[in-house]
Amino acid sequence: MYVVTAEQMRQLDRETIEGLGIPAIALMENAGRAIAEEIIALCKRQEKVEPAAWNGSREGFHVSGDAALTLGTAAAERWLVLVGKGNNGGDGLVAARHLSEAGIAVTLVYAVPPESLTGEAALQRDAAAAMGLSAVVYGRDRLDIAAYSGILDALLGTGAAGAPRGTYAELIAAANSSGKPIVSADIPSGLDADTGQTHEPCIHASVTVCLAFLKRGLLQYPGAGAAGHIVVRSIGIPSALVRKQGSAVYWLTPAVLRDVLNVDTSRQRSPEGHKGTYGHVLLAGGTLRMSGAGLLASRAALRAGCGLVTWALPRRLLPYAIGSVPELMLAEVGGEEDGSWNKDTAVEVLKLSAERDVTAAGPGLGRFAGDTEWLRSIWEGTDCPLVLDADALNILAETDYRIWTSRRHPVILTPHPGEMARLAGISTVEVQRNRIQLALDYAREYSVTLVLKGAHTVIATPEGQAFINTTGSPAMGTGGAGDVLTGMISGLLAQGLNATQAAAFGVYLHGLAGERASHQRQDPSALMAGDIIEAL
Ligand SMILES: NC(=O)C1=CN([C@@H]2O[C@H](COP(=O)(O)OP(=O)(O)OC[C@H]3O[C@@H](n4cnc5c(N)ncnc54)[C@H](OP(=O)(O)O)[C@@H]3O)[C@@H](O)[C@H]2O)[C@@H](O)CC1
Ligand SMILES: [K+]
Repeated sequence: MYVVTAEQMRQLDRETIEGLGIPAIALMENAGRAIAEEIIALCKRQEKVEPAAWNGSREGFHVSGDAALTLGTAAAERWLVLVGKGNNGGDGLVAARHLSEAGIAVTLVYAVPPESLTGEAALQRDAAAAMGLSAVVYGRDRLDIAAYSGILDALLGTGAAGAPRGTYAELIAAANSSGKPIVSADIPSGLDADTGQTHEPCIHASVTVCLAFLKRGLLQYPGAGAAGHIVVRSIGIPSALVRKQGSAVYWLTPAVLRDVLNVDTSRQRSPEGHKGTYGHVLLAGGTLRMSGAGLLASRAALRAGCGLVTWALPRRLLPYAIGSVPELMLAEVGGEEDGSWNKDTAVEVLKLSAERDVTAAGPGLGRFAGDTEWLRSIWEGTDCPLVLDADALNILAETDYRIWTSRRHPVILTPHPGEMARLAGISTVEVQRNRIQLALDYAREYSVTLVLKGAHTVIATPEGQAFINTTGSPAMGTGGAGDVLTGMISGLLAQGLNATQAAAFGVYLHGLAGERASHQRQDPSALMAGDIIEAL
């Protein structure tokens, strides 16, 4: 599913209206109807009423109607529709007409004097008035929010700029504190549609009826938390226009994995396959103090389905690792007496990598004298895809690796927000301010596939595509979960998936496994990284 910015949405509106000749008012009609249908669906979910015996289905002559715009319990519903000055308000006015038609008592609350509405919104204002819908102007007329059963927020949409001002801010605060279910038109008012930042105040919706295409701000936190349940409804803007626009940001779903990324999600293996068919991962990581990171990444690579995994580790660590995972191959590469790595180990790693399909480095690696040189020789000397995580990223962050010799095979970086901050030379707060754009910019500038971890991980490619993953659980915020992801992505690469496929599918499966593992625990916070591997 496509994810767009507010500016892209404006262009798509324009191309539909001016290019295809579909009147703006038609789009607004579709939008308002979709919103009304979702409000009625919400009312039906809340009030499960059995149909009267005489009203049930019967044999014989049958006529059906607009079930989505019909509500048996309409008489019990009273909805407030908060109307802003722009087209978002216009959408709300259309929805109000449909709700009223369904028998729901509706009151319009204009945030600004209705005379200030223009264009299509003004037409809708007049239609609502002609239908006799009751209306008040906020700040001028009396309003008792407690008397209503729900609120439609049609104050601000993709045309909003900055924090809600004046009466908009007052209405948002009053709606939030009312405790009533709030349905937002397009985006919660007060949300930055592109970055996902929530202004003060911002609507906290139960349902957001997103119009036409997902907006970036709805997938990025904290906006994703303010939107409630998101329903995307088409309003007559063809998706071919998005493709033409070259928008390449997707919400990562099984359909996107299959149809956009060509991933075989069935994971069928050939009856003639053998361990050699599924590739060989080399993992360089782990020290005496952080052996677990290497173990977790190696085991996860095996569980992701690759044929073989060799764990390259310092000599001092070897006796402790033997037998810990019998399926693993171990290769000691020298190192220091205290069990840490040194720069001379690069020679052994390169030798080993020549016989493997993927090299992964970083989990539990630690820092050591000459580590930049060490990583540079691995970057320049390995002739296979490279996955870098943890301390390998911290090493990269301290150097301009764009001057290193360019590689024939892709590099995947898997930073968490703290590591990303170091890589990009900004603060973690700035990283989280607009994760999608930052990931897109970084991946393009540094020619890497970037996996920016955290709630709703972003996968960005050097070619300018991005995929936003929404599988996963807060329980996965636990030591080692990142090492498991590194192993999974490496294991998928070894099986022949390309960098984007492996990163996206790896992140998606990692989240699913985390969800499954946390459900298996009585208390989700008991989840440990190893449980994610076992849930694969
Ligand atoms: N045909 C179409 O185009 C379609 C549009 N669609 C719908 O329209 C929405 C976009 O509509 P839009 O562009 O009219 O902007 P919108 O979000 O309603 O608000 C802008 C108004 O608010 C004001 N304002 C701005 N910031 C403010 C602030 N911080 N605090 C207070 N006020 C602020 C500003 O007024 P100003 O301050 O400039 O006088 C401006 O007039 C979109 O989300 C979707 O719902 C869809 O149905 C598809 C078809
Ligand atoms: K809104």
